[in-house]
Amino acid sequence: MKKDTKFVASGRSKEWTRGAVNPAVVRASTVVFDSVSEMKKATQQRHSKTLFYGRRGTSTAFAFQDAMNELEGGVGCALYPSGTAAISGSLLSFLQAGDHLLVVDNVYEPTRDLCDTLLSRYGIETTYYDPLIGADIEALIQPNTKVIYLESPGSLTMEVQDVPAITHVARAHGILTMLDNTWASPVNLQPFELGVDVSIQAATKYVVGHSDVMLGTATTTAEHWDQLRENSYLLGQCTSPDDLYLALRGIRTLGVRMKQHQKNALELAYWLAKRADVDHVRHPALATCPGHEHFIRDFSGSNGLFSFVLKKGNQAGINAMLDGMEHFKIGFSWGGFESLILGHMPEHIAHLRSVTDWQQTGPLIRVHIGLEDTQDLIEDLDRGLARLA
Ligand SMILES: Cc1ncc(COP(=O)(O)O)c(CNNC(=O)CNC(=O)c2ccccc2[N+](=O)[O-])c1O
Repeated sequence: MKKDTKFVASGRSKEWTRGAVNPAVVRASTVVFDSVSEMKKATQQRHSKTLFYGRRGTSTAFAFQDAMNELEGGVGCALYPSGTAAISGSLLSFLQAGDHLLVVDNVYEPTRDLCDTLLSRYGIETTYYDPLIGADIEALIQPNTKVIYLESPGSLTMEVQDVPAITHVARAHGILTMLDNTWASPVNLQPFELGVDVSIQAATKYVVGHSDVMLGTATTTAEHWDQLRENSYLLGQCTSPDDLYLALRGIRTLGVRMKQHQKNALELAYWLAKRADVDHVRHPALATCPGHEHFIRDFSGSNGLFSFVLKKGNQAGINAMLDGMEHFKIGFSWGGFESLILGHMPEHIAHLRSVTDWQQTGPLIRVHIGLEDTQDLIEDLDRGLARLA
């Protein structure tokens, strides 16, 4: 089945839809049984898409899990109330006190905070590595290294990692790899084909696609599914069937939305690349983005999120630029239908890294290009950049 057909067909087993096109929204805490033997049977089968108790999920969850497995090529998909919960739940499922964790240095800030506080408090040591380290990561491996964590591209500075080079080294050392695959979404990169063991999605972004649900997923292979599922279950985090229904609805248009985000973003990226006030554009599809060669090799497309670095500017200029935007809204997160913008001075970016220097001197602007008309967006950004100057 081709990718675009999967967006339409995945997760629609009649077992979940009962003949409708979409699955039922089944809300439950208690599930009642007609007999002790029926309860025992459900208890024995509680790990595999059986109605047992709210915390294990209902058929709405089973439909969404099927869809994510089909789209990412996984065997099992654990669900969490946010992308950050998917990250913490995945790491906590495979790490214990005394273990060592390797994390990419351009990682999403709350992930860094998780490693430096909660995981550290539980006796898990984190070493950060250069996003472009590739196979040289082998030099950082310790006898107690258990997990290598990747995020590619980094969601702020956009470096694209050499994922297969790292997973090859990890596998040779019996180390598990986890990839935050939110930027590619299930559309533009197949994590397990690159040797990844656990693929994490902040479904909050493109999967849901409408900025109205917080949701995370971690998809994995047969080898690791029992451990991920049962350890995540122990954390007791649940996802609402209503949110999962909206996420399934998001999947139906994920392919067409991503094509439009890609088209719009590339138009803006090329327009910015020609401007005299822009030092360079960090869009993975442009040669000016670090790791561009890995994007060309491993990804089948791009999305609406990229950054660009200005030649000069100060915080007051950034504030003036952002405060006056008409279509680009100031906001955390990304992946919805709307355009967003964030601005960071170089010292803030440098503060977010610990083993690689951020050598840019101008501000970094991160944009999420939505589904608006690109002429409106260009005119908006043009006026904004004039305010910053
Ligand atoms: C790659 C990646 N992976 C996971 C998550 C977290 O998903 P969640 O928002 O569903 O928890 C995200 C969320 N992204 N959010 C943003 O990019 C905007 N927010 C921030 O950058 C940010 C920065 C510092 C501190 C806090 C935040 N924040 O999102 O709250 C992500 O980009």
